[in-house]
Amino acid sequence: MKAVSSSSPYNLKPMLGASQPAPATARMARSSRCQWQTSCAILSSNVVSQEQSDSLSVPPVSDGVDHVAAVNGHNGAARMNLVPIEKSDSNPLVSKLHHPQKPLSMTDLSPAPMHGSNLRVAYQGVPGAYSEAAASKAYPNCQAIPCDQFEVAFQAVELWISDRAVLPVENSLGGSIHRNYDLLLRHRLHIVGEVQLPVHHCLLALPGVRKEFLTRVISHPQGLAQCEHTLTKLGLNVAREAVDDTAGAAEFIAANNLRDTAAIASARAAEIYGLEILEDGIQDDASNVTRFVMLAREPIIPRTDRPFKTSIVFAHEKGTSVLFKVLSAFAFRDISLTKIESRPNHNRPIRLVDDANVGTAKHFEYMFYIDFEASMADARAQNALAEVQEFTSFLRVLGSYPMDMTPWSPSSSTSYTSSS
Ligand SMILES: O=C(O)C(=O)C[C@]1(C(=O)O)C=C[C@@H](O)C=C1
Repeated sequence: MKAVSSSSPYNLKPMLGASQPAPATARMARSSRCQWQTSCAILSSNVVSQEQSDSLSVPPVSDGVDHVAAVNGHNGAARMNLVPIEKSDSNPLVSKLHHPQKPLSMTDLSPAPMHGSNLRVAYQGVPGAYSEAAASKAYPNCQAIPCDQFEVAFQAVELWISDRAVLPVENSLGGSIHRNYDLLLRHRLHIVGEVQLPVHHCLLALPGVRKEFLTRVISHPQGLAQCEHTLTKLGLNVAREAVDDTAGAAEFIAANNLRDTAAIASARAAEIYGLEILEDGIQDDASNVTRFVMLAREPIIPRTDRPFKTSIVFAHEKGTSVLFKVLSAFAFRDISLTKIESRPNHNRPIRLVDDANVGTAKHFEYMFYIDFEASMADARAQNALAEVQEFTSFLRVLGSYPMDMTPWSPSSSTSYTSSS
């Protein structure tokens, strides 16, 4: 059975949708989204620029949220301790959609600030986390909203508490952040951009603490993975413990006055939590980079006048056997893939294949995630996906967005001064 999504903004046959039921919060967010999408369609008809279309999809939210937290684990929107939803009537365009008697005027159509001011951007972690730096890089002068879990950041956008979420998906040394791949599928947000952030780790401890005193190093699992060999080279064969985020590790040491523990975190975290830098640049590779994606309730309109990337996720009832066919749809059109990831298919993790003679084979079932270098406005991408659709039982476009083409500058401890 193919799934249908009426909300696909891309010029594809209607099958490119999500077959999984959306959680209650996502359904709620979608009802407002439908309205918004109608307005975008009226306004755009392919003449709205990238930035306009982006800003049009970002009605500012007017409540004063400092930190978003979940109360009861990560499941179930109903249990999230989120601030009540406010109607976004502060946006004149949304307001007029709610009150159709007021005609739209030219001022309603003028683009909002394009590069982040006034945007609320949810990230996982506490101030000083790399995700906060990524939010500032993506949207300079934004209001970064710390969240205690990745899932909360997704929900903050769905519930209009935040306009965007910025979430890590992969690191050049530590690999994929699997949780966010699973959440991308479970939620209905759209990828609207990417940022690649050089990640420069420091070893932090309370003032006066020396390396010899340490019995433990704590950090986000990615921080520990990215510094694994350097820690050993430094003679730090001490316990390594994972915590929720790098800056949270620094905060924990400071709050509990831990003189036997060091954190792997940014220089900015040292500044914020009053720690000293014992070692600078301890990542195993100098050019350590984490890739983050920006998520919004609405997709942006894909373009062809600058490099774009498109992210998709698909599955097939016969698992990996179709993978070669899917990949060839891109190869034949000269479309480069930049990333391929597989995750368990939580809808159907195991497929049993009986063979009367030899027994039962148990195949693991996967969801495949692919990023490719083409815009959904490019006919090659549309044709490739039309072909992919022939081989897959489920296909969803997660987003088509500008590639991060910022000039390469190796990581340095000074790169984390937040501009927000
Ligand atoms: O803990 C942080 O500071 C984060 O922002 C999270 C995170 C990650 O999840 O990969 C982000 C960038 C670095 O790769 C290390 C950790």
